[in-house]
Amino acid sequence: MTKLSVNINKVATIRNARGGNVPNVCQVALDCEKFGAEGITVHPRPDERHIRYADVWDLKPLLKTEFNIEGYPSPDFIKLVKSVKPHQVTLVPDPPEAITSSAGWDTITHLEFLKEVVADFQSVGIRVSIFIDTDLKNIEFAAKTGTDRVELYTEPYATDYPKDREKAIAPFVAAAKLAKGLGLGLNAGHDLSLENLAYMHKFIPWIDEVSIGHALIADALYFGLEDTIKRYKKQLE
Ligand SMILES: CC(=O)[C@@H](O)[C@H](O)COP(=O)(O)O
Ligand SMILES: NCC(=O)COP(=O)(O)O
Repeated sequence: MTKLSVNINKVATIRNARGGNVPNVCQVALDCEKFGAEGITVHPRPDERHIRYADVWDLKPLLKTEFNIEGYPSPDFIKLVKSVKPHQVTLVPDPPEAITSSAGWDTITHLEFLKEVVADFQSVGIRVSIFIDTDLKNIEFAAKTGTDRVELYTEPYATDYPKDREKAIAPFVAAAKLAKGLGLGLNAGHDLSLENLAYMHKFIPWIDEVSIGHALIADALYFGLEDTIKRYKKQLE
């Protein structure tokens, strides 16, 4: 079964536009869970332009499903995550000024660093996932870090899907098979949507978890949050 983790960054973006507490990020997270989400994902960035470190603290005692925190493992991020102790941390190689995540790790160059960080989080019982693209060597080296899972960076799939979906999915199936063969759990995310999610799930049904934010929150403007979450879950049946 593939779990749906809703990324609520964009909810915080709307809230921050006015400086108050509308919409209430914690309430939205709880409603996502009530409507069927099996996890909540946040990506606190160094400039706190959407999710703030304080939100992460506020969310932790409230959530009943799986909490996934994504980010670059800077000293501040590591301290936050190790104190909050979510179920999962997803390591993303974004520089501080990144507008959004746009690449997976070069696990060959950063092998020693990743090994240390992975072990550090695991030592306090936090499952680790490494954000990665479909390069097979990078996946082999991800396994050498000791990580529990990898998260496939799905933006290239989403971009190519409307042009040629068979071609778009092929490198992801190869990467997913390799990850499985190496004993790694598998997550996927970035630009997944109602348009492209079912097709990915059909070819890679062993994905453990998808994290979806941008398209899902945009869809909620039209369908409402409850109906939208149900529609996404239907794609994963
Ligand atoms: C790692 C990843 O793919 C997500 O964190 C995504 O980048 C969302 O982050 P933003 O909401 O800041 O674009
Ligand atoms: N890990 C990917 C994620 O959390 C959400 O990405 P997106 O759906 O906002 O592109």
